Amino acid sequence: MKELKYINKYFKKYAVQLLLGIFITIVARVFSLVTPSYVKKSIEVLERYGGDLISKSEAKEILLQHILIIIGTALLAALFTFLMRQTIIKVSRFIEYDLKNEVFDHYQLLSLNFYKKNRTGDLMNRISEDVSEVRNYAGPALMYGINTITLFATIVPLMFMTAPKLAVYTLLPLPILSVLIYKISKVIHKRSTIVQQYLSKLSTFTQESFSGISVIKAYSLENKINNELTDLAIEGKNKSMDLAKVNAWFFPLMVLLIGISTIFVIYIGGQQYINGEITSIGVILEFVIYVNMLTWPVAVIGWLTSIVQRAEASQKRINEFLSITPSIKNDVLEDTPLNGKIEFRNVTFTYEDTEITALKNISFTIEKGDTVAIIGKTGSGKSTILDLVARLYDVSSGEILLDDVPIKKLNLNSIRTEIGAVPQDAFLFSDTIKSNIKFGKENATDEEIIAVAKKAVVHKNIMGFNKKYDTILGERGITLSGGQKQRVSIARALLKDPKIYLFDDCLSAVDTETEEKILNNLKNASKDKTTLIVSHRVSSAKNADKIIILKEGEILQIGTHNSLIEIDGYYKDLYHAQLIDKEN
Ligand SMILES: Nc1ncnc2c1ncn2[C@@H]1O[C@H](COP(=O)(O)OP(=O)(O)OP(=O)(O)O)[C@@H](O)[C@H]1O
Repeated sequence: MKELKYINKYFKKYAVQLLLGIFITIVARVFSLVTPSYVKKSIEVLERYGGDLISKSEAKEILLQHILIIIGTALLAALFTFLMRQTIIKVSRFIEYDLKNEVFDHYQLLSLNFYKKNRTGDLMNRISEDVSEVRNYAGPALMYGINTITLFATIVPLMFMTAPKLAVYTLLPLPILSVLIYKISKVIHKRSTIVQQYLSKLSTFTQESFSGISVIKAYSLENKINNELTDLAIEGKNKSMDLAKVNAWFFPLMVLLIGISTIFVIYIGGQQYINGEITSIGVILEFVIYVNMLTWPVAVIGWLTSIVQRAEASQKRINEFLSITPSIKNDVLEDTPLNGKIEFRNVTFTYEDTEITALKNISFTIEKGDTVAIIGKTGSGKSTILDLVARLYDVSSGEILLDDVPIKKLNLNSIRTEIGAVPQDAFLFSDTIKSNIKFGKENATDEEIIAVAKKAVVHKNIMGFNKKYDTILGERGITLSGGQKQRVSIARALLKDPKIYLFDDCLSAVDTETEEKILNNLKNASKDKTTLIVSHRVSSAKNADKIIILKEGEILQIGTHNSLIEIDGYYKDLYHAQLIDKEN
């Protein structure tokens, strides 16, 4: 229970509703206790009638009264049971909601390194499976727990007061039932976890097959994929059968134990009646009802134990995750507006997971409003520079300054709001084109959206779709071409109108003519903005104020287009190679 202490803060938050729920639970159980005693009383009425102690009409009248009381209290018990669920289960849903939000907020804070180290499936599980296991503890376990305690606290003394010896015999099989249910619950849980794992394997496999359907078809892999899926499904089916087998034991076992207890009551109670130890047959009936009322709560004890154990394990995983501190911390609370000057001082950066040193002792300065192109072979560290400017990672050594202030002394939010980044793999959400562009500025007008789409030379494409800017993208909608995606992503950054633009090879999928148009538009849009353009093409770099050539994480050359084409080296070779390509 050590780990579950974490959610006590939520219990405190919803203390009023919880206390009300507990009170209602007790009331509901007290009402349900009326039935057995009135059943006993009804039998006693019949006994008295049989013994000529009361008349037929009197017996009928009292019987009717008893029946009405039983019906009335049963209805009240039902109403309060309904209210009990309405309060306690509702609270558990609120706690689930709060905990999910807390976990999700924490996800948002964590840096990219965290996402590299953890698999998406695990991240999803923590926020869905683990949180719902904890909810089972905060809701059903709590509710049935209180229910069981209340029932025991009231029924057991009543039984001992009415017939102590019979009470002992009636209660005897119940602990056995509880232990058995506990053991079965554990096996059920173990097997259902395995079934869950197979189900998630199966859904990951099918999802990948759907996503990669074009590759599957192009390489005629349908049969292979079908066979793999069949194997997985057969394995999953076998595990499900294992689960079904133990599940099948649950209810028969309960029925068996209720039966045994009932037989005990009738046999022992009957003997006691014959010996005159109990005065009425009604007591036997009363006890049979008690047995039925106690069986489920007793079974629940075993079940509750396993719920609490599972919740504890889940909360442990959640706590471990919540205790991870974001490696990129925002230590500055006040806003720190930016102008756009960027300086790298002897920056070295090594990726934690791969231990690849992507940048080695790099220094350069970009004045506010300048455009700098970064060119180099793949893997030379170009994107890493952009990621460091946006402080997606912290440098391993050296320093980055924005407006002459060390990046760590600036408000992280201010940095990110002043940066318009267009990543290499433009990511668009399954939403309308308009919403995707609006990410850059939530309150943008349609005119503003159209203006930036025009600048990104994608307006005409969008107008070609049936629903124009309201066209849905992604799985539910149309798939944009690589170049269209890049341009929508550029429009999104332009709409943000930031101080610094980071364009990561974002024109690679457009033809050179469109590239030229976009570059011209960008030149106007980013006149007083600091712009970093990562590219493999000289055409994207030639107009920059400065060109940085990277090789294996080091600066190989730095200069303007005109100066660099004069010097033998990477840039001049690239320029000539691309010139020949163009002429051809
Ligand atoms: N997120 C990451 N985790 C670990 N290693 C990485 C990561 N991103 C890049 N690297 C490694 O760091 C090096 C530099 O990568 P980077 O993406 O900066 O190169 P690049 O010049 O932008 O390449 P490209 O032109 O192919 O985009 C590469 O060796 C790459 O494998």
